[in-house]
Amino acid sequence: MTKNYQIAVLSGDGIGPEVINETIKVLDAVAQTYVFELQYQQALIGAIAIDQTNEPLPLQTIEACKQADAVLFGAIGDPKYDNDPNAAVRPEQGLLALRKELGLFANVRPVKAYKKLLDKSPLRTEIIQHTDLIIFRELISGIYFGDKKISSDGRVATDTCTYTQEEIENIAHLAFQSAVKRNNKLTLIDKANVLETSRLWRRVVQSLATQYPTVEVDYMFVDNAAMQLILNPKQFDVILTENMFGDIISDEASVIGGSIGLLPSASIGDKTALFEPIHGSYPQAKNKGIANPIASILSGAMMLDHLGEHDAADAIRDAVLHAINQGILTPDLATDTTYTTNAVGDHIANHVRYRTGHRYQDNMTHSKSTII
Ligand SMILES: NC(=O)C1=CN([C@@H]2O[C@H](COP(=O)(O)OP(=O)(O)OC[C@H]3O[C@@H](n4cnc5c(N)ncnc54)[C@H](O)[C@@H]3O)[C@@H](O)[C@H]2O)C=CC1
Ligand SMILES: CC(C)CC(=O)C(=O)O
Ligand SMILES: [Mg+2]
Repeated sequence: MTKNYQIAVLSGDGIGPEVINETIKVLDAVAQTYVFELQYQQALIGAIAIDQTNEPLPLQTIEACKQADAVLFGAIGDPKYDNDPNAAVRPEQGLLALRKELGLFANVRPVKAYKKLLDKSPLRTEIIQHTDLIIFRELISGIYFGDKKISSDGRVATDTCTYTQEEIENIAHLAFQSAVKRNNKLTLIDKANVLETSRLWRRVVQSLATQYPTVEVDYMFVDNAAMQLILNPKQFDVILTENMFGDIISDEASVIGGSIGLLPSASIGDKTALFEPIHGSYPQAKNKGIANPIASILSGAMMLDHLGEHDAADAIRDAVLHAINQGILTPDLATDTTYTTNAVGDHIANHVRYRTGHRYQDNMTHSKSTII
């Protein structure tokens, strides 16, 4: 019997719908080729959800996610909220609440330098080439989720950072397991010289390390790590860190690959998982056809891995590599000719079909693709 997966699709705001369209195009191509079915249920989140329902995360969206085998997420955020610090309801609240509601405690962000794109990074080739690291970012605790306060006169604001031993253990185990499968090296990034929460992270990680004797563990303060990441990224294999540090250093790490538009992620919980590019809604690019869809498409590949469709996931990664090697790239990475979001998605979907000889007619010339 053909396997059938239910996917909740939360396209969100800005470039979210555009990159998700390309991802679905590519997922449909691999599903056809590797003979499984994907059924999508669209649901609202973010600014568009506020516009339509007054809530950034409607109940129906939570239900759709809970009933699905996996969640595909685009991006949320809109300048009308970014530029209004007094807005009581914000699109980002929808994403944070969804992560919490689904218990997505670990956000996994792989970072690599593609050979063909080495000259797209402002960092020197000899620094970045062969970089291949993975960031495990805690996703449902820390300062993003702690108590927030503003004094009645509006002059004093407080955000609280709290971590429990259990929260740290949950993600640390995943990071250690990943290190064992990779190169047995794990770096905990924290600010243990200042923060009590960071000292708890160190104690917990030191204690868990005895269960993973092959893994070499080192500890780095986040300010130094921010520098080391671009001075010598090859020293890292698995990075484990808390929520806000992980958010910041992963955007920084995207500079190694040449564009944040390349970096996918998986947000893992005990019951479900959500797959999203690490970038935001890039509102300046909305509907211009310039957003790079690869981060979202590679998030789709991570979703297929999660569903056990490893060959299909590999086929997507192969096709992405082909697009990169052929220079079928959006303006953030293109050299001479730039391609639209849609054209990059077409190329990747067509390559999947071409590789398996499945009803592919276009012989990879992209004559029908829009070139901008
Ligand atoms: N997971 C999410 O949905 C996230 C949402 N946001 C929200 O997104 C909105 C914009 O935030 P920003 O700080 O500007 O971050 P952003 O990630 O949306 O954009 C920052 C810069 O990254 C580049 N970029 C991002 N995505 C790209 C893509 N697919 N292709 C090519 N270049 C790309 C662009 O140069 C852009 O100016 C805000 O409302 C913010 O709250 C920000 C980060 C994550
Ligand atoms: C927009 C925030 C809720 C989060 C963020 O920047 C991220 O998860 O990368
Ligand atoms: Mg971020």
